[in-house]
Amino acid sequence: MTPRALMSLLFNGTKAIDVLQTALDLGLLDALEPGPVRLGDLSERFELVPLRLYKLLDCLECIGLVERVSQTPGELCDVGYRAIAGTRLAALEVLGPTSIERDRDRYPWASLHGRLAETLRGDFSMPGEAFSWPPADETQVTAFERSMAAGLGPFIETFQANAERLWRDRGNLRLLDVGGGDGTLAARLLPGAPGVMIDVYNLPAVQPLVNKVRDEHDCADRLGFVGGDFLAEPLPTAYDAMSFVRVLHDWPAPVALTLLQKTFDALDTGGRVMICEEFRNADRLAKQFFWSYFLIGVDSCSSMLRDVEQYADMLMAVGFADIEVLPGPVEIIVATKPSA
Ligand SMILES: C[S@@+](CC[C@H](N)C(=O)[O-])C[C@H]1O[C@@H](n2cnc3c(N)ncnc32)[C@H](O)[C@@H]1O
Repeated sequence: MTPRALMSLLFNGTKAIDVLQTALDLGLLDALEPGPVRLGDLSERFELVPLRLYKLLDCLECIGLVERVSQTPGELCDVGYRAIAGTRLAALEVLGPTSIERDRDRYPWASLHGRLAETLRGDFSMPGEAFSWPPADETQVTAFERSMAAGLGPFIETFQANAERLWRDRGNLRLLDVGGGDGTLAARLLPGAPGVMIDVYNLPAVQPLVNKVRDEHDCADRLGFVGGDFLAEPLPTAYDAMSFVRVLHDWPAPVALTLLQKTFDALDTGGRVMICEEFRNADRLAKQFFWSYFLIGVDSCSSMLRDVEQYADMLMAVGFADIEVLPGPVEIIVATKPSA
């Protein structure tokens, strides 16, 4: 797509979403994705006016989500269409009830809107009462952690898919989930990880939220909380593994490196570190667009997607070995503290 075409679509983004939402709600995407399907059949099946449906399909085609597969000159109803594979599922994710895009849209991004130039110059920042990093008060803590928990789906899926590899032969494993949010990830993993105990390490203000999650799940005896500030103190010892899920990317490289060094220092030989976040690629950068924009006004949060190699370099620099990348919707990097 040329820059000109892309900008035209961006300018009409709100209308494009309306088109997509309509196609999803009407069930058109269900019919189009297996495709090909004739416009005449589509309009009959969904009781839609052919010429109007034709225009809607043009909109979907120029966004790049639908392609024409056949056309008889002059016969509108014979035009065949097919949706690009994955369109329906993506539309459900972005527009459906669990959309992280809708969730992020609730953040006060409008505070920056139209003020980017002065924000970039350092003359304006996100007002602290609208959003601070880390969250500044009970209201912000609760809203932020709830929003994080809402986007945990792919992370839970990845840990569950690798459960055998992560927890096998590790009866009584003690995991510290560093920056572990409100404990939702831990609570969701514990049923599939018998014998594993997970402590969430987080700022003390988050403890009531972790207590609530623990009460709501059947894991009270295996889910704990350790309050602390990883910037200000060493990480606690006596754990077999430590995980960082969507934590390291919040911090500049020197801080991320220090956190990995603290992890290395706190683990015994054979202890493992797990890093799970959206490692940088074009798709994930696109999904991260909201935060890249919103956090322009928040200097205390780096929001830096890094690739696997960057973390591998950091892990090796602090002394970890046996670096593995476990697959999933998001990957997990696992590394081990070797014997001296
Ligand atoms: C982006 S959230 C990720 C939460 C969770 N791991 C998840 O993926 O849903 C980052 C977490 O780091 C925690 N955090 C931020 N600064 C911290 C600090 N100095 N010490 C401990 N935890 C901190 C936040 O409270 C938050 O829970």
